Amino acid sequence: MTTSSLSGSTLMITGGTGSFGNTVLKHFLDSGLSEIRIFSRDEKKQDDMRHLLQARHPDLVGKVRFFIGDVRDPQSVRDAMRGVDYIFHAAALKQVPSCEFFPMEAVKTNVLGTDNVLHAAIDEGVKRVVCLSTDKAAYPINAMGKSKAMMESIIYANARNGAGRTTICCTRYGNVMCSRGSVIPLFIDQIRQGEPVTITDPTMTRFLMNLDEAVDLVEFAFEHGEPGDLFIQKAPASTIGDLSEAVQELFGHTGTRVIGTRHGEKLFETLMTREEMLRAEDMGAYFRVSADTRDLNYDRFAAGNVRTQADDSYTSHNTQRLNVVETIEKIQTAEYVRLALEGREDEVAQ
Ligand SMILES: O=c1ccn([C@@H]2O[C@H](COP(=O)(O)OP(=O)(O)O[C@H]3O[C@H](CO)[C@H](O)[C@H](O)[C@H]3O)[C@@H](O)[C@H]2O)c(=O)[nH]1
Repeated sequence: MTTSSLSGSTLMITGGTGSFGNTVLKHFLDSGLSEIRIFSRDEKKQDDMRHLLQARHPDLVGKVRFFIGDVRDPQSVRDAMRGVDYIFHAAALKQVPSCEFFPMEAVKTNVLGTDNVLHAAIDEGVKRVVCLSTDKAAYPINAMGKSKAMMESIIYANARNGAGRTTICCTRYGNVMCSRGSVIPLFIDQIRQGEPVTITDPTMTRFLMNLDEAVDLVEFAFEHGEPGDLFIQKAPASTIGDLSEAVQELFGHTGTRVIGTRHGEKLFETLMTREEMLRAEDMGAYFRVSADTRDLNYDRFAAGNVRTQADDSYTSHNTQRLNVVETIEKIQTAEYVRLALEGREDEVAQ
């Protein structure tokens, strides 16, 4: 995102107090944006974020405005959106096990909440919206992934409706290392307490990205997105066995304990389906899957495109596989890990 294109504009981040919102702030606080709106439910997290900003950036604190609201509540979304130019829609329920126990909560936030945000964005004349999805939405098997898959359908439908007024596009990414509640901080805590790290399945693989890469992907989508585009970052993966070894190499060896797969977990994740691979454009570090722009009158499209899928999807099993040494390097790109090595992880704004 060029500073000039942002100059004088207002950016709103839904779910803005999370790890993603904090990283966006780091990237854009001293950009040309005139205002950054943090929209979220939890007044305590907003208060913490406000205090941190006051302490670290007293000169820029006036640029950030906080709005309490919930994407489930259309009025609160609309009220916060007046005068907004751009939106990063990050608000979501994203824990696999908890969504499995409370699937309707995932529907309310991820599905209905996204529809509320996009309808309001179109009505309010917001110029661009970039939505955040997850690899778990591709061939979903758990409630979180299914709700995000529905969210993606809602994004594409609204993108069609909003085209010409509001450009709506989507990003999909894999596990963000050290995001709230994720496995690396858990492993570090277990090691600190002298306990073995708990491993679900050592052969399970996950894509690994850091928070800065997640924000870079959203920026790329912001710059290049056409209505209904899906952007995916190419990412390496490691096995959970190698990841646990890498964390122990850095923080100490306390052994491992296999606990078995949790509710709704997959052996590997898919970032791009076979069907999407067929439509994907390779853009270097990213793939773009363009929207299917046909309408429902299929008889008008007699060109006869019968091939529906590529030979394989893009998964955490067939992407670049990191070994233990490479995984050590990769996880040290996460600020949380670097600070934790000095015992200062409490300083990470999460
Ligand atoms: O005690 C544990 C906990 C997890 N894992 C494994 O570690 C990997 C990562 O687990 P996380 O809980 O960090 O991440 P998930 O893949 O379950 O995904 C969850 O955390 C992600 C963090 O990026 C996203 O938020 C995502 O939406 C959310 O469901 C998985 O293979 C999991 O099986 C273990 O081996 N031991």
